[in-house]
Amino acid sequence: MARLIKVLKPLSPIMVITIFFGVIGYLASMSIMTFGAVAVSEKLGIDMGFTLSQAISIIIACAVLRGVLRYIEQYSGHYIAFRILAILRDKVYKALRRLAPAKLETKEKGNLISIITSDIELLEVFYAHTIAPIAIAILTSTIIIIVLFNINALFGILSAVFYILVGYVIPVLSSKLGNDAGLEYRDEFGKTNSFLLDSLRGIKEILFFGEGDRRLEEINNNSDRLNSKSKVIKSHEGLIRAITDLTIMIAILTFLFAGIFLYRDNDINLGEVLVALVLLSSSFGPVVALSSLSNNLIHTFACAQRLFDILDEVPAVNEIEGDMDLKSNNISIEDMNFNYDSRENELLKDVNLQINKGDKVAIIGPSGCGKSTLIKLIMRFWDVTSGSISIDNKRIDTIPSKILRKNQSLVSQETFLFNDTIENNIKIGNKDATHIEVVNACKKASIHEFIMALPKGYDTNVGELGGNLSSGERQRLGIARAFLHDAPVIILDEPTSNLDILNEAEILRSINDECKDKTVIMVSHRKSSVSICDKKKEIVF
Ligand SMILES: Nc1ncnc2c1ncn2[C@@H]1O[C@H](COP(=O)(O)OP(=O)(O)OP(=O)(O)O)[C@@H](O)[C@H]1O
Repeated sequence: MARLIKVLKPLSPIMVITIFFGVIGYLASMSIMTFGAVAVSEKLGIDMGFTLSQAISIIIACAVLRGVLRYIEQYSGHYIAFRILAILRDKVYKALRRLAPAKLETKEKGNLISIITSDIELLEVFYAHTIAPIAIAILTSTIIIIVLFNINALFGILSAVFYILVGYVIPVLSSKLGNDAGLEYRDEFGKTNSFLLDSLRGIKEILFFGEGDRRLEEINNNSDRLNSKSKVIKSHEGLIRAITDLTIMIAILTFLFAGIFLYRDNDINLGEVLVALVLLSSSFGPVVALSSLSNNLIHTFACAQRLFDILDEVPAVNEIEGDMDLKSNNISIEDMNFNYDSRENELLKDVNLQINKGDKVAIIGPSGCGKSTLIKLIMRFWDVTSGSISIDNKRIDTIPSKILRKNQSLVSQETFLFNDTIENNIKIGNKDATHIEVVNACKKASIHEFIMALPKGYDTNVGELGGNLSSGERQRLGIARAFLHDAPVIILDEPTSNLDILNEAEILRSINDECKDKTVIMVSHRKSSVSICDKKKEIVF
């Protein structure tokens, strides 16, 4: 909670406005009922210090004011809430950028999506419906306690006890009892999202291997689990609401009996009993807002916890800012060792490799020996455990990240295409490229003719093609992207493994023709692919 409040600091002046208008709004609302009691007492001939018409005028003024004040309170409260959601979203996206790519590789994407969308959205409850209501409840209740104390000390003390019960004891107990259920619900929600996303991605495999029924059953099981968690939360909410209402009823009855005793002993007059009773009954609004708030808070804190987990996660590598001039692109790997935290045995041991400008190096070895890992280390997705990787005699963990990315192009096993035009997808390699440069890159990657045969050419949206691009076409678009990036080092991670011999030959020819003076590092199982390389590095266990 303290951490959530910290985010609020820049907007605290607006929060003061919300609280101020909230307090006088509630006081106006209570005054309507209380001056009603004053008017009735006047009518009964009890002198309450106001004439009947004065009391009625105050009631009308308070009724109008109540609307205006409530509007200002809600407007400013929600302004704060949505500004803060924007700030938090910005923080999460920055955290994701910091964590990418290494730490995001292993995260469930569905879970990430539910944190970015629904979890953050739920924090609105905290900023618009928690902080201000707590302050408003404390201030309003204190004012009412003082007013009641002035009528009679017993009324003041009794009201303080009941406000604390309804506004503090019940919400705190409620949130203690229901905390786990909220967290479990959010976790289950994230898992269900991930499972659905997984099923959609693997729909072909599911159909092909007749997995549909099992998947459906699992989705139903997930929904049942989600429903049962939700049931626990809802019945908890119901119970808390019932306990709150019961406590208010007991408070009113206690006041009634206290009023009767005080009246009998001639300590106060009937009008004062009536006013105190009406004032108390109409004053629980702000504290009740706190008790119902605790139910939502269970969800809210669970969401905040998941959000802070992402913000606090330490990236695998630290981003390096600044500029640097790399004169040569010679890559030296010296006595390098590396392992992932989750693995026991060292993955890459004593690796030594010198790659000079213009070299074409094939990295080969059995599956799982760490070939892709080695190129991820060269791109500094991870930092080495010991030893070093240097470019131009500078350790890569000292080279600014922007310069390193500029220096290297990657073509992976499967090119990811965004739901955008073909031109924009290729321009990811260089967003400032002209159309002519895009066309030239596509010509070099032997994909220009294919694009021109599409009805909208380079303006065709990849989404419009559905899944109609073949693996070879996708890979060639990926290679065009890499050519446009025009980095001196091209890294290819099994670029042809999904392709037939003709497509493979086409792509190898493009790489061979266009990368004459570039450094090429290629991971491949295929002898035909690595044949374009003049140097081989075999990785063994
Ligand atoms: N992020 C990660 N965290 C933990 N272990 C990982 C991670 N990425 C890969 N591994 C493990 O490291 C080992 C090497 O993986 P890598 O992808 O580098 O192998 P590879 O030689 O490229 O394999 P292949 O030829 O099958 O693509 C594997 O056992 C893999 O499961």
